[in-house]
Amino acid sequence: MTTTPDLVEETTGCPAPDAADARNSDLLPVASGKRTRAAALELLRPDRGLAVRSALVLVAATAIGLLTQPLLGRIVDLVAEGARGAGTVSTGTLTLPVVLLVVVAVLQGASTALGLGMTARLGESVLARLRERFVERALALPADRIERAGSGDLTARVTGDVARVSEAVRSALPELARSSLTIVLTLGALAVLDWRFLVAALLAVPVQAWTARWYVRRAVPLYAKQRIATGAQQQQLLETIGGADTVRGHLLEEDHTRRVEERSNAAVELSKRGVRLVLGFYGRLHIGEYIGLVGVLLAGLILVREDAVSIGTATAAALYFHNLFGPINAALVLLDDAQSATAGLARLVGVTDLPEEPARPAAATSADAFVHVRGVTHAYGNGSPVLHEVDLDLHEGEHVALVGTSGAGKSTLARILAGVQRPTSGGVTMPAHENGRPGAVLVSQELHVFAGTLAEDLRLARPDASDEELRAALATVDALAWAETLPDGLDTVVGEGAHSLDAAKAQQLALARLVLADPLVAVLDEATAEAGSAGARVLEQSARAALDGRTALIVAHRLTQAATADRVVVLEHGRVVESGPHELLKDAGGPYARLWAAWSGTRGPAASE
Ligand SMILES: Nc1ncnc2c1ncn2[C@@H]1O[C@H](COP(=O)(O)OP(=O)(O)OP(=O)(O)O)[C@@H](O)[C@H]1O
Repeated sequence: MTTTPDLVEETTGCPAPDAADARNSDLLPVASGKRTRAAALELLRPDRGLAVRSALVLVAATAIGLLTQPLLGRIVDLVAEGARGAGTVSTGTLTLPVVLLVVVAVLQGASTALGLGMTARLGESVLARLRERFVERALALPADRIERAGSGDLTARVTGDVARVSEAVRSALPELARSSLTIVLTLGALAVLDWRFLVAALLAVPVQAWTARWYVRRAVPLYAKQRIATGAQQQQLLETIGGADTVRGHLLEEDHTRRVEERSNAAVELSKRGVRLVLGFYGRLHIGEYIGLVGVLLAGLILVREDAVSIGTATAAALYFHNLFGPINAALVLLDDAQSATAGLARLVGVTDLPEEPARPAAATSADAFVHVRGVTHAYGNGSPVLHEVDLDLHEGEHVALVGTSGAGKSTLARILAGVQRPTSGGVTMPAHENGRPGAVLVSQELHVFAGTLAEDLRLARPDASDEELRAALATVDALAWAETLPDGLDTVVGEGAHSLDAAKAQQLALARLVLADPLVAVLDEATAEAGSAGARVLEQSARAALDGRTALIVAHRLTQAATADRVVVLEHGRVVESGPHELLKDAGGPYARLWAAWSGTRGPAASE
C-alpha cells in the first residue's frame, strides 16, 4: 500500500458549510451534508438502471473472487487427505480445483472489467450532468452576485472543486466501493466458514479504529500548518525573485536568502513530520492487521484440533483475512478522498441550488422607439450609491457619449443599460424587440478571443450567420483585410494557445460580433482605449462603422469619441450634470468645457479641432 493519505489536507482546505457562511455572508453558499447527498442522488437518478446493474456486476465479481480461498483450501485438504492415506496425492485429484481456480480467475477478471467499465460510464455521465448544471447556473449568476462573492470563489469552485469531484468519481469512489464491498463480503464469507473466524478477525478492528483516529487528529492540524508554510515559502520566493533588483539595490541579498532559508526549513520540517506521521499510520495499521491474523490463525488451530473445521477451511479463513489488508488500507486512505470530494460537491451544489434570478433582467418595453433610463440608483454591496437617480433617454439611432472623470459611474451606467448589472433601484426600458434581435449588447474593455476558429468566434454572436455575412461584418469594421491574410483565413484557429490576435484585432473582432448580433442598442465601454493613438484612430473608425444607424451609448474616455457623437452626457459623482451636443457644451463654460479644455490641453492643438 503506497498511497499517501494526504487528503485530509484537501478536506480541511474546504471551509465547513456553516463556517463559510458565518465568515462572510457574501461568499457563494455551500450546501449542507443532507442536501449534498440528496443532490448526488438526483444526479444519479437518470442513470439509476446503469447504477444498479454496475453494482450487481461488481458484487458478482467480488463474490466470484471469494471462491478462490475455499478452492485453495480444498487443495490443501486434498493434499492433507492424500498424505494421510496413500502418502501421496494424484495429479488427477487436484485437476478439478485447479481448473476451477482458473475459471474463477477468468470470470472474476471479466466481471470486474465489465463492472468497472460500467461504473466509469456511470461516473462520466454523472459528472457531465454536474458540470452542465454548474456552468449553466454560474453563467446565469448576476455579475453583482459574483462580485460580492469575489470572482476567486467561483473560479476556485469551477477549477479546484470540479477537479476534486471528477478525480474522486473517476478513481477514488469506484475503488472505495470495491474495497468496501470486498471487506463486507469477505467478513460474510469468514462467518460462513465458521463464526469464530469472524470474531477472531474483528480483533483487529479496535486497533484500526484507534489508528484512524490517531492519524486524523494529527494529520488535520499538521497538513493545515504545512499548507501555510508552503504558501509562505512560495510567497517569500516570489517576493525575493520578483523584487530582485530592489533586493540587490538595497544590498538585502543576505537578509532575503536567510528569509528564504528559514521558510524553506520550516516547510521541509513539516514535510518530514508528515512523512513520519504516514509511516506511523501504516505501522499501527499493520499491528492491527497482524493481531487479527494471529487471532484467525489461532482460531483455525483450535478449530482444527477440535475437528470443527478442516485444515483447508482454516487455510481459507487465513487467506480471507490476509485478503482484507489491501481493501482496508485502501478504504481508510480513500475515505479522505471521498470526504474531500463531498466537500467539493457541497460547494458545487451550493451554487447550483442558488435561487433562480435572471442575470440579465429583460428590460421593460418602452412605449416609443426610445431607450429610457429612469431613476437609476446603484450601490455596490453595502457601499454608498455610485449612481443617483439617473434619467437618460436615447433616441432611435442616436449616439450618446458618456463622459466624466474617473469613478463618476460611467461604466456602471453602461453596464446597467446593457442589462449586465442590475440597478439597486430604477430601471431601463427598451423599444419592442423585432424577431429575435437582442435588446442591448455591451462591448467592454475586457475582451476575450474565444478559442476556436475565427469564424466560430464570430458566430458566437449569430450562430446561423453565413460565411458571407461573417465577411461582411469583418469588412464593416475594417478587419477583413487582416482576417484574410491569416494562415487559414476565417478557419484559422485563434485564441489562447493558437494564433494570437493583438488587442486591436480582438477589439475589431468584438465590434464585428456586435455587427452580427445587430442589437437594438449598442453599448461601448472604452472600446477603443486599448490601442496606441494611431491604432485608436483606426478602431474609432471601426467603432463608428459598427454603430452606424444604431442607437448607441459610448463611454468616451477619449473625448474625440464625444466630439463625433450626436450628444454628450456628462456624469459627475453618479449624477447627470450636463447634456447636449459637443459644440454647444464645449463653449458653455460648464463641466464638459472644463473636461474638454483639460483633455485638449494634454493633447495639443490638433485634438481640439
Ligand atoms: N464591482 C465594483 N464593486 C465595488 N465598487 C465598484 C465596482 N465597480 C465600480 N465601483 C466603484 O463605483 C464607482 C464608479 O465606478 P465606474 O467604473 O462606474 O466609474 P467610471 O466613471 O467608469 O470610472 P473609470 O473612468 O475609472 O472607468 C467608483 O467609485 C468605483 O470604485
